[in-house]
Amino acid sequence: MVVTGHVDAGKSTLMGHLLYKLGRVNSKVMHKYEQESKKLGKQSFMYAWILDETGEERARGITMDVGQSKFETDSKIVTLLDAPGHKDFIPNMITGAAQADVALLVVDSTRGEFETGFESGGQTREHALLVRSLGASQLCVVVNKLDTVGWSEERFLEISNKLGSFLKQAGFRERDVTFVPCSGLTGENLTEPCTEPALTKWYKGLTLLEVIDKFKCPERPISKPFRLSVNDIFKGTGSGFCVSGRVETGMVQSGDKVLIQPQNETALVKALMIADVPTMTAFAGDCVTVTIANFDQQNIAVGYILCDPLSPVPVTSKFEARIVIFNTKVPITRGYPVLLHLQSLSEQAVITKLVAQLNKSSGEVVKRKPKCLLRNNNAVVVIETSRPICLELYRDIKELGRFMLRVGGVTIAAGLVTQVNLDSVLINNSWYFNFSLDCTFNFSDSVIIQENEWKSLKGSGFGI
Ligand SMILES: Nc1nc2c(ncn2[C@@H]2O[C@H](COP(=O)(O)OP(=O)(O)OP(=O)(O)O)[C@@H](O)[C@H]2O)c(=O)[nH]1
Repeated sequence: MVVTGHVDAGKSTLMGHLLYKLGRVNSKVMHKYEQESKKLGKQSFMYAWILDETGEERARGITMDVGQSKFETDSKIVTLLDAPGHKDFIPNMITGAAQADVALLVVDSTRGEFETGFESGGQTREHALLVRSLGASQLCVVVNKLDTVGWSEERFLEISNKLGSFLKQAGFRERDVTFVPCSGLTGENLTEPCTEPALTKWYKGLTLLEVIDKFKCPERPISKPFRLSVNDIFKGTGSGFCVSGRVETGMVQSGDKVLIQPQNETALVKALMIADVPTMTAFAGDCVTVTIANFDQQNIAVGYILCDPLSPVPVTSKFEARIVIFNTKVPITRGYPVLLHLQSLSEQAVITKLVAQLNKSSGEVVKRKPKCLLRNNNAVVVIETSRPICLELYRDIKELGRFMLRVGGVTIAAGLVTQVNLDSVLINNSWYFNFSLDCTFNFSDSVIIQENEWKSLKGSGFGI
């Protein structure tokens, strides 16, 4: 579960307080945070310190990297990712959100503050769009800091209505969105039913913990081929080299051989850890640290994919996609440069072809080869990246088939990969080509592909 929202919406305080109430922080540590934050004149941040662990985060009073923690509800073990709200740290927020199944969107109900976050370039909209585009379909909106408006029902409804219609447009189904009134600071309605008379007067609904408990667990694509997107790489204790990330599909075992794509490098899995506990296997949905060996360390980076060597992830630098444009100041034309985010990868890319504009609801083609695309348009486009990247058709593996396009720090569109074999693509150890022939050959003919030529002439022709 990722916790998102505009800067200072109270995300860290809310989750820190929830963890404290659930007994995940012992009272000695809490007392220490209280004393130390008081000394710095930042006592209001004492709960936030549970998740904001670095000195700089505490001194500045903001989250910079994704804080991670764990807690249990009646029916679930929840891995919590506290994402930064400040717009400078959106790439970190994306890494957090890419790993999440569900999300909390925290909004500050203080008069003027909700409006700043929601309108005029605030991060509330941006975060909701990112979370949805990255795959989380269930959302809990925490209408936070309700203590600052005297627990007003009117304010709660005003915020719920404004956000509700926006979230519908952003692609959330009404039944998958829940609004909960809370105060992270006072702890009202976090884990126990509210006691504040001004709130109990009109609210008899679920606590935040109950809403979290009611989230439906998504189906895990365990039977699909193994894919893990690398979110972090680091030297482990001893001689181990570790990568961490989420198993998107399939499973991995200690002792497995894996392929690092797009570098085509093999490596051996020496050990696996989930939440600091050693394990022999990790399945789709697990956030795991993998110790790998027998490979060239230059061939791994954040954004790469570890996959099953017998069923490798497609690698390409050109693909076709269906995109939804949220907002763009200038019309999108051919040659439009963007930053592509796919899981933890970000890569320079260019929209090289506008194939068709689509009807928003039916998906039918409205116009072929449009000259430009505008805000709210749906379209099919061809995108080329500056280097080869790993991706999948959305219909095969959703997790690696959806992406976002950003320009100048703003998300302008989200997309689904519809075709990858524009020139060639490797799927399940077979190459698929798309090219014209100047000779004929038949099904089941044997052909020889001259590999050297292939490498040097990629995309422009090669010898058969
Ligand atoms: N009155 C009131 N203040 C709150 C509440 N929750 C948080 N605050 C205050 O709001 C400020 C920001 O809180 P944080 O928890 O750091 O906010 P954040 O959303 O995690 O901030 P970033 O991670 O930097 O985006 C602090 O001064 C908190 O004490 C609340 O429920 N009521």
